[in-house]
Amino acid sequence: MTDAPVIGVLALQGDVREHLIALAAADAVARPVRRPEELAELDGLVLPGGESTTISKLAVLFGVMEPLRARVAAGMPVYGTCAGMIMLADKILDPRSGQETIGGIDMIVRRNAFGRQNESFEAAVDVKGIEGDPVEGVFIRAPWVESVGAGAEVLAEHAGHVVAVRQGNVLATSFHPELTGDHRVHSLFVDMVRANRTAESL
Ligand SMILES: NC(=O)CC[C@H](N)C(=O)O
Repeated sequence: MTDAPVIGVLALQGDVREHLIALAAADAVARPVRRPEELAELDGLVLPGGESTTISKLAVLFGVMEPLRARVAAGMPVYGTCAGMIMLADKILDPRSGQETIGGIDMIVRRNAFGRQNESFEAAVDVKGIEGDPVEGVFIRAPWVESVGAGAEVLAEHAGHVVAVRQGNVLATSFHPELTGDHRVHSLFVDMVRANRTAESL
């Protein structure tokens, strides 16, 4: 497809490859990015799961933290899974020392809220905007959203906790759709990117 949107996956640490595959399956041109100048060419960006403290430190080290904040503030669509969700929270309840976020969603997240690695689990999650069967949510040392501000829309909950949120062009899930082979959440994001590109060209 010639008009496919170009979507980067921040490739500092985490499950970059799985997102590249899921985005390609959702008809985007997907590429790993880690340098500030690479951000300029993107229609959208995914922040993978991994370790948010490591991603935060590497983003500062690679000089992309400020450029990322600027692009998100300027309206570039971004989707974060798990550690990526933490990176998109305006506030972390329990940050490690020196841990920073890009921000973009008026919410407070709690890291590792669903437990440790060996307490990882899968659960069916109903996500607003996704038709058909519930999404298979893979939760790995997942955060939950402790509270959301007025501007943020809750898209899904699990066990009484918010696990998917959207605010404008910023989307975040506690779980990992990139690990399931079900590309509907990535398709939802690609649609957000397409809509934003159309709006910008008007
Ligand atoms: N699977 C994940 O992305 C885990 C997130 C991790 N607990 C963090 O704080 O970044």
